[in-house]
Amino acid sequence: MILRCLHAVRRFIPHCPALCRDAVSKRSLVKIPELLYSARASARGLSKMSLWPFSVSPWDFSQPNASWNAEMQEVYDRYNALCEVKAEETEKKPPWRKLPSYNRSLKYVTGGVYLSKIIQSKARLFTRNLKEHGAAFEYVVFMNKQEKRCVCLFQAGHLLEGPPGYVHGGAIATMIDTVTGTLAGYLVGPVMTANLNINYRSPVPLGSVVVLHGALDRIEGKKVFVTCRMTSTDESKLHTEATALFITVGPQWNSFEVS
Ligand SMILES: CCCCCCCC(=O)SCCNC(=O)CCNC(=O)[C@H](O)C(C)(C)COP(=O)(O)OP(=O)(O)OC[C@H]1O[C@@H](n2cnc3c(N)ncnc32)[C@H](O)[C@@H]1OP(=O)(O)O
Repeated sequence: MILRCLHAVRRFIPHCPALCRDAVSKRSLVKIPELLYSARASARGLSKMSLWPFSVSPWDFSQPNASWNAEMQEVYDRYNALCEVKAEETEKKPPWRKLPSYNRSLKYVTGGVYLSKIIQSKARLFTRNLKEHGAAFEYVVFMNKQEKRCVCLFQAGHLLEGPPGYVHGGAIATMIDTVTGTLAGYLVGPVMTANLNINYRSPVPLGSVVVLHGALDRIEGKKVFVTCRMTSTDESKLHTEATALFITVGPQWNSFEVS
């Protein structure tokens, strides 16, 4: 009976086939409660978030949602306007581009196409795996390829608390790694972080909105050097300064050109 249930789950929830296959083939009763829990959790999560993966497009976490405060929405609107091309300038490409952001579907991110389909379908980005909007990392990245820089608007949720009332330093490091890594990856293809150097200048209040400014410093062979500043939205307050080194990975690294 339980095995029949698992077969049904396997047919209807694409998250589960690998797990169910294991349990069915190995007749592993130890795994069954875990599997049922995971299937229930998947179903709950799906109903709360979207119809993805049943819908054609995956869920884009960089879209505004109800948890965004007025400041986040205001700065977002400002940068989003820079991404739009006016009717009389259709020949020109706008310098700014808003990047989509998914918790899966690596094939949609820069460099993802080089990874195998199995890796693409299983990989999950931890900053995008909380179902409650606004609880942790709310962010959106705008890229300016011409100027080799990007900005990220970041609203820190209550789960990122470190010192009482302020954001945890590790959560700040996560965002710096994400922003600098996104820029490096966008410019040259797949990269890994080799070094991250952070100076914390002033604490970030929980729930506040900050802007991360990432910029390419230089490229030396496989090495991509990126700088990052985290400031208040009006840039009057400096929260963090950082430098990051990324190493281009994969056989295609030397065929990339930064235009
Ligand atoms: C969408 C969101 C994007 C988020 C992006 C997040 C990216 C990440 O967090 S990645 C996860 C964290 N990083 C890791 O786990 C990386 C672990 N380290 C590694 O895998 C390897 O050490 C790796 C790939 C960085 C470098 O390995 P490898 O390709 O063999 O490099 P290697 O040939 O030794 O060195 C290349 C050059 O880099 C330099 N280098 C390597 N590591 C470092 C380092 N830590 N500091 C300074 N220089 C370094 C070397 O000295 C060498 O320089 P040169 O060419 O001048 O001699």
